[in-house]
Amino acid sequence: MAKLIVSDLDVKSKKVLIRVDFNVPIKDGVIGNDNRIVAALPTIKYVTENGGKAILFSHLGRIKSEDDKKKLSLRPVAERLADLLGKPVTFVPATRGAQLEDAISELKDGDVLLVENTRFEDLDGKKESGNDPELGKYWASLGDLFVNDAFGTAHRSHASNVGIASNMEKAAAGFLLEKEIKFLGEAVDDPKHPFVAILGGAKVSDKIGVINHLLGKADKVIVGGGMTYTFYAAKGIKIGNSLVEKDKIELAKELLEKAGDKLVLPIDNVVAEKFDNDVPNKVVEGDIPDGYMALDVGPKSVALFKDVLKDAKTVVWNGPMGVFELSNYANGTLEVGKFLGDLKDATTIVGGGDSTAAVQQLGVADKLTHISTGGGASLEYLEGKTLPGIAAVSDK
Ligand SMILES: Nc1ncnc2c1ncn2[C@@H]1O[C@H](COP(=O)(O)OP(=O)(O)O)[C@@H](O)[C@H]1O
Ligand SMILES: O=C(OP(=O)(O)O)[C@H](O)COP(=O)(O)O
Ligand SMILES: [Mg+2]
Repeated sequence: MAKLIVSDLDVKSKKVLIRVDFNVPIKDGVIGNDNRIVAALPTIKYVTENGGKAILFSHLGRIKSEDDKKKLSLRPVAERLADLLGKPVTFVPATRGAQLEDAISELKDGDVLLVENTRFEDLDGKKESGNDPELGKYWASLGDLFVNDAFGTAHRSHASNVGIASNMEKAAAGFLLEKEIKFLGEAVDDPKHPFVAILGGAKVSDKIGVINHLLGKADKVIVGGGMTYTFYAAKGIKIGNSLVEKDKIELAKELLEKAGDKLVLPIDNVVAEKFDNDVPNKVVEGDIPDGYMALDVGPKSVALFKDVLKDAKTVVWNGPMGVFELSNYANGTLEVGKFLGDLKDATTIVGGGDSTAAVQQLGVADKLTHISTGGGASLEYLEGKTLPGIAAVSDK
């Protein structure tokens, strides 16, 4: 059944709570890529242009200590949003309490307010990411209507998406959520073959399980980026200080056994002694030497990946092939991105906050068929899972 959409709501003079995914790459308070903010603009503008008061919620990064709170405030995002909207955005540096409630009561029709990083609540017993019932109820009490537009977070059951929705009479989807579901559904319900999936990035424990499903659906699964070295460990290849998820080595062994030659791993890597652009690096085949970490896939791996990809008619890609944020380790991601852009008659889909940043930063985004704001979310959607953030939206 079709979902209720924000445009089905009468938002005039209403306090409209909107869950967005503003989990953008950010370093020292500087936003690396604003694609996720841009992608949320249609819903925010719809609400404000129709006389609603937009009250925005998002997480940013993962909050495990007080120190993380200093690095991961949403204030810079509020400033960028104000620039993009061309109007002021009230930023509230709190996730609850009088300061937030007063700021909301002062909003006029058409105003926009951004609440501080919802995961600040995680320091107190994972209240946001554990979907604490009291927190969802409290946030819901701050508004009249709820719109979920956070596709990138749809695979999470948080107080700010599922929690708020379950305390409102109805919850609507925003335009971004609607667009993502439509596109991903059409592209992968019956994908044209050869279908190649590419999985990289750093969220190994979150995403390695998806490979099991992808093996059943794709003709080849290319693994690169930080995902690689847990598989290397499973194969007995030395990994030095490379990223590894020890708890997932057994799973990696099972996947390797099941996959046979369907799973394609890098054969060489760019390694360095530090996670740093200003130290020497070198390309090594096979074992990563002690004291070194692998930060990009090497040229022979790129050639191998291109050979696997050359006839593909559908490609789904999540997770950069290396630490593309540092120029010395961007080549693998750049080469794969360029190659996808030049594929003939192929549907090429890239998903993820960082993967999107990578293809935009490296200038190859325009030649791809679809850029999805969700990494983990698009993978789980493709897996056919019911995403809690989507399930929480009401039917029409
Ligand atoms: N070899 C590697 N070692 C450590 N981190 C890596 C490696 N390769 C890629 N990464 C990191 O993975 C991050 C993105 O991972 P992830 O969040 O899973 O992707 P996405 O946001 O596209 O879904 C990037 O910040 C990138 O630097
Ligand atoms: O950036 C996100 O996912 P992605 O890195 O898979 O694209 C989402 O905002 C979810 O973040 P989370 O993986 O910390 O829950
Ligand atoms: Mg990411």
